[in-house]
Amino acid sequence: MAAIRTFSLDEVAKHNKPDDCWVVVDGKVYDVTKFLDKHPGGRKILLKHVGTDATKAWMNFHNPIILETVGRKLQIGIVGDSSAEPAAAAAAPSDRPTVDADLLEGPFGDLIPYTDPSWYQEFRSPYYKDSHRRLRAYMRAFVDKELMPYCHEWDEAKQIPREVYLKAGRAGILQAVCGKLAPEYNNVPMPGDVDPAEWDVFHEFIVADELSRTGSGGVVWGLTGGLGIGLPPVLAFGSKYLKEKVVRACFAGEKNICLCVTEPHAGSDVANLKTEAKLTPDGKHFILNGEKKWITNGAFADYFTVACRTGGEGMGGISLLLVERTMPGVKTRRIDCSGVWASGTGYITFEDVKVPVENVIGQVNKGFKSIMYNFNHERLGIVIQATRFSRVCFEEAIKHANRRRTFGKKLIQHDVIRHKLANMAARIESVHAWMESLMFQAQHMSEQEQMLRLGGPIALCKAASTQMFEFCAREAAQIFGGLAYSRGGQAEKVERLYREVRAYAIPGGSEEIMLDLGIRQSLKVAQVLGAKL
Ligand code: HEM
Repeated sequence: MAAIRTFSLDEVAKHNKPDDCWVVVDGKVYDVTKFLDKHPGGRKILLKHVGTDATKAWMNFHNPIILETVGRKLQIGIVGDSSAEPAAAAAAPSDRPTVDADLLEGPFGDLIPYTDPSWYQEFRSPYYKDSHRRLRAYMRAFVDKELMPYCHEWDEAKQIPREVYLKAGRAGILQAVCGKLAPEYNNVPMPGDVDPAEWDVFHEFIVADELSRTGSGGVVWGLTGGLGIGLPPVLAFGSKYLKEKVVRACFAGEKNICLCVTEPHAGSDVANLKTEAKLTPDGKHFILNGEKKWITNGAFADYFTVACRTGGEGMGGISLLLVERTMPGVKTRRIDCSGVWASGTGYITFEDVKVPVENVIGQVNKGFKSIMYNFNHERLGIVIQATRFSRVCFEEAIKHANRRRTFGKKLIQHDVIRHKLANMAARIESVHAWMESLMFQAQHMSEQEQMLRLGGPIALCKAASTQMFEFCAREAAQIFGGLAYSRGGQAEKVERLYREVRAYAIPGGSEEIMLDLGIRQSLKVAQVLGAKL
């Protein structure tokens, strides 16, 4: 890589004409000569600032991410002493970020209150140790470099480039989102080089939480959505043959898997699903017929973990089959949704698909239990994402409120705006603390105890988190005003998240079902444990 050139502000000042113009933003020098006519804000406003350090004016109109995307192509150097030695060439890029020792101690992040979990700002916490701090720094470096600058582009394109899956695979991230580890199938060390023996619920939390800083459900689900729910049944109940077939390739980002439960006529009512698989007379295949709808990653997945009816009515007649895209009779199409565009939400039809009996995941007619097995993990994942997305709304809004001036003062100086921020922060911190407590329970309870005792509270927490997300997206959009009504630009994340709220409040158990289950299940368990009603 070429050495970075340094220029003094005096040198920059000489480049101030339309046919030769440079500008400084945030210590970097940009040659905007060829960009003048392409500047979305207009040619004249940019010309007024050429030859100067325009950082202050720039901050009023742009989302900082622009410097990473558009700006990267225009940058010619940095501001400094041009008589000094050229700065050293940057090290060769790697998919596995290195973590500096100084990031393992002390505060971490931007230090703006409530924009990160409180342990980032040195609030005491019983949950985190050195390996969590290392992972946090590792994930942040990966997300800031490889994902954050491109979310808008990928969302608009409605897909994430394959190379990004491979990068996430090489960084070890894809093997870290399935609830349980399967180190025998890992291609690379865990992210942050955390020892698999040390890996706990809070490590997985950090991976999901930091990924969610992208403020893009489309990117988070595009990369990990299908994997985090489609692969766990294979890992927990699949034969060695099935695991060998799919796990390594999914961890590497070479292949994608998705979970196919929901149908056009059956969402949360899983026990009544209609897709059916009939055994052939020779007992070697199932013939699969049916339709699945709103399947995350379904539009592009290679493997489909399909819930289907192999027996009688109700939950006792359901099995899970691993279906492959290459099998004749599998068709997918993308569904146009209001949000999570990059995640490939799909409509899938199975027409007389011949599936070998070796592809049954677990036991025939015992599939319902396998589906339920991962529900707590899936719902906690939604809580983690909805909570971080709420923080992103808060973060974007508080930063904007400190920049934008109206009626002669900054937005943050209006108490109506501070009230909005206060209500957002109070909800975020409450749900976050509850979520951490539930994760701690998950860590210390046996699987059986988790199934029994955590189903109710996790369901309630899911509903609380998506209601909070809806509130925060709305309030942040109001603080941004018109900027949150157009796509891209300064309110890019807020506008996108506002459209993604329903993608969190409905799947994985709708808000209504969660609230009902939260009380019913907790009461049932409490009665068994001796509650005096
Ligand atoms: C490296 C130099 C610059 C680059 C790469 C750049 C890039 C951009 C981009 C990509 C947008 C569209 C953002 C959006 O969709 O909201 C934009 C808008 C704009 N830019 Fe720049 N810009 C630069 C310098 C400047 C400077 C020095 C000014 C002077 C104040 C300026 C003023 C504006 C304005 C007023 C808008 C319209 C904002 C809006 O739609 O609300 N830009 N710029």
